[in-house]
Amino acid sequence: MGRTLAEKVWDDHVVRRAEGEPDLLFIDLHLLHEVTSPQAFDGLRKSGRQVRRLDLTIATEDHNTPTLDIDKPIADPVSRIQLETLRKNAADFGVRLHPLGDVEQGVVHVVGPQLGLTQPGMTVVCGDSHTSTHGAFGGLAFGIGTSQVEHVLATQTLPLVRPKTMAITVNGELPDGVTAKDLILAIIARIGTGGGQGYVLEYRGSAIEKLSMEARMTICNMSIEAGARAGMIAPDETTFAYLEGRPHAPKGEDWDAAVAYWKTLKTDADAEFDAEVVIEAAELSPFVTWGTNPGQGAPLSADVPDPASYEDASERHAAEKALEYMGLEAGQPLRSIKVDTVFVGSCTNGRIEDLRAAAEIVKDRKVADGVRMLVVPGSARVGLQAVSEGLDVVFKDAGAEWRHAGCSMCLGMNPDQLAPGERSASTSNRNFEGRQGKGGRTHLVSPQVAAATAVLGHLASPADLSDAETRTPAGV
Ligand SMILES: CC(C)[C@H](C(=O)O)[C@@H](O)C(=O)O
Ligand code: SF4
Repeated sequence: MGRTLAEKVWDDHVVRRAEGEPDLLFIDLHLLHEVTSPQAFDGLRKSGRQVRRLDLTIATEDHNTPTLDIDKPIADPVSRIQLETLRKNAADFGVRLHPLGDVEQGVVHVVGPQLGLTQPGMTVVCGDSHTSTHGAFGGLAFGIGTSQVEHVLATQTLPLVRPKTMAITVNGELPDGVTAKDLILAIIARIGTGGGQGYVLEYRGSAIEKLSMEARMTICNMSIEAGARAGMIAPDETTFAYLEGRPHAPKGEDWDAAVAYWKTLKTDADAEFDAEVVIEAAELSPFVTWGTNPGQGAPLSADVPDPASYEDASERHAAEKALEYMGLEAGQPLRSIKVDTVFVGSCTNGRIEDLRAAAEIVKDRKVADGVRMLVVPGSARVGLQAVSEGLDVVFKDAGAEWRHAGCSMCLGMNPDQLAPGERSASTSNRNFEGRQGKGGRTHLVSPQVAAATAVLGHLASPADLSDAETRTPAGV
């Protein structure tokens, strides 16, 4: 019988297999950041071990980094210690580190792909749940815990239980104005935040094949929000074109050999998945969340749901609690929800294509009175690229704040936070209670919806913006 893409990549990495035990897998790329690595390095120290494969290990700073005044000492003592610890660990063990201020610094899941480190067919791990992002290149990419980080540092291998496979087949073509973010939010609303539990998701079908690498990363990034172990997409010409010429991509004959191997990385026609979900792309529209988990979402054109409409008691209760925390009324149109903050950034939507999409919408327009819009490139390189295209000026002219790269307002581990009761439209991936700051309320949206929301001051899509009312002709 044929094998799925996940099974092929898995089989190619098994170092040891024994009846009744997890498989031991070789790890091709290990990414590190300041939050989940300190105890792992401490463990190495205690057992007198070194990092086994420095050439496959790379660290960056992202969660605790400020996005303003990055040349000044870090004010928050916890953040300062986290960053100093990573710097010391990297120096002591010889790990390549891209610290704050370095041109390759940024959110770990933006940095790996942009350097060409993330490649098809690889096993990629990081002490971070959104490692699933890297599966967009057709590899197996898992978030791991700190004790597993130590194991990989010491051995470059990891014992893992083989996950089940689920196909998410998206037929047709996404309608105009509907993005990868809308698609993944709709998928999570459909299968639920536990729907992917125990599975590797393989996104496939004509709608997926048409997506750019940035869009594929947005989708794989949020696999974890459906509870999945990982998400992946078979590599194709789009993948190869993205990778070619990147600093760590193979060169010359090695490139040709790599592409020949990568072309074998697709699910065989006669392979069987353990489960399959089919989505018709044409039925989708811009999607936003109203609740406090990424599965509590609905089309922007809908109303806030009535908890009483849920048959399942736990879903009903979760919806009641969510509406209370979010300060929303059942039946209220989602478009009527006013925000005070708009955040464009994160490893979900902080890549250049996302910034271009948001800039295109705010260009010659103004951020609504009383709304703060933060635009945070996912990496320093993305920031430089955006500046070279003049996007920073577009954002600043519109009244938005243009910041330095990092996780920023995706989560409250740095100065970019919501105040209690503040409400955001955010291109990030989690809307949990307090995620963006204690008492903060988060609506997950695409960059396009974020930008339109910034202009109108309430949840909105670009289709809601009339040029005559909101756009000032250039130069005026
Ligand atoms: C801090 C880190 C461990 C965490 C994760 O694992 O995802 C963070 O990146 C997040 O997005 O919540
Ligand atoms: S940008 Fe957000 S989701 Fe991504 S790694 Fe940072 S905190 Fe986690």
